Amino acid sequence: MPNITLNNISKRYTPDHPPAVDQVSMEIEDGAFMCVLGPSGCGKSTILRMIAGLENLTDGEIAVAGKSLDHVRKGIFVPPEKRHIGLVFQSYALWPHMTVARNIEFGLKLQKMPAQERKQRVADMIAMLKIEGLEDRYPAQLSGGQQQRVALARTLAMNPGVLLLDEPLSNLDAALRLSMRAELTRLHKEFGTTIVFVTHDQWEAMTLATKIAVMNKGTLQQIGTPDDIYERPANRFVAEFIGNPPINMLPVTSSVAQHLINISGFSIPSEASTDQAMLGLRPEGLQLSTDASGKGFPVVISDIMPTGGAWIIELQANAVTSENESFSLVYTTQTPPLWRKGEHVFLRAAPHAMHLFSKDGERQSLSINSKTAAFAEMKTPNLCKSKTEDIL
Ligand SMILES: Nc1ncnc2c1ncn2[C@@H]1O[C@H](COP(=O)(O)OP(=O)(O)OP(=O)(O)O)[C@@H](O)[C@H]1O
Repeated sequence: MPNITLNNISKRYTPDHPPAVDQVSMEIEDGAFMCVLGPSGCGKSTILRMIAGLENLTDGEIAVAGKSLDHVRKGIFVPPEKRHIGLVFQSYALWPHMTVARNIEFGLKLQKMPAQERKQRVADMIAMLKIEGLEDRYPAQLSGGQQQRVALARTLAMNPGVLLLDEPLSNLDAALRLSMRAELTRLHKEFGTTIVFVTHDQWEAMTLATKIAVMNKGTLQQIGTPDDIYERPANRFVAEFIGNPPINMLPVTSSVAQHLINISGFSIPSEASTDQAMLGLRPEGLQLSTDASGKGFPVVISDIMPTGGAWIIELQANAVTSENESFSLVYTTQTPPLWRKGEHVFLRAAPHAMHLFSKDGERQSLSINSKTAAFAEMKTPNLCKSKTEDIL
């Protein structure tokens, strides 16, 4: 299946409301596992429905291999049944009066596939999705996870070149979600199907996707690999939406931010305005030490929260700064902490964990400060050193 191109697509449901999708462009490459990620109401499902042909575009074009399926200005619209695209919704929409086997077979019958071939295809799907023994049950006699598998089997039986999944795991418990995630990855690898997956769950997106498209209020914020999105967020929204616990944000003019930038070998570029600029610090990229000679910023441990194999540690900067500043930061570690609540420690940040954002939320580069860079090189672990360039 060739690439799918979204060319400036927009959708406005009602004239007196802002568009649900506003001039979104992206290229979904053949064999990609694309996750469309964003908060509730940002336009994710609308994008999926437009690709499937279930929703008309207000403007723009959707093309496959350069051939328009939808082109508002040229008046082109290919109906859903002619797009060869499989769609699985959050609600599985199985036919309640048909058994599992009949549900899977239904679309093949419509395609007029010969009976023998149909039987074989149904058996293959049942084996692949591990639902053997359930063939003669009705949907009401299945668990949520089993219904989910049947819905996937029914869609995959049609051998779609593109599979659109709208929060298909949202009704499953944690264990089932995990096994379905593994199954989706396996299906993607085995079939090479192009998958477009809508979710508001960042962890799901980070673990499944080859590419993530982050949306907010109908607009595309960033598109890239999970690493791109996490390590080089294009703007403040993306930086704050991705990451758990969320990234710390400090005014760049605060003494903590200034100190961390400086000792990490960076400086604010001379052309950048510091007015309302913010420094983002990933919690897992902070470093704590009791060694005052390490030139870290003094903070107090205000809370330690174990989360099973990892610890969330809250740090308070105000107790130790003479200025009238009050900042709390979150630090995470997978090593059992050596400190106690109330203890004074020194804070540093790995260069790759620092992200600068302008007043309007756009990513900005930090400059390397030649005077302090040597110090940072010396003190920064190898992992961080290799990332130093990424921040620029
Ligand atoms: N049929 C409709 N008529 C009018 N407005 C709609 C319609 N469908 C969706 N919307 C609005 O369009 C916006 C985007 O909706 P959409 O369902 O695409 O968001 P979403 O990101 O998938 O949300 P969620 O994660 O909650 O499912 C929302 O503000 C929603 O209220």
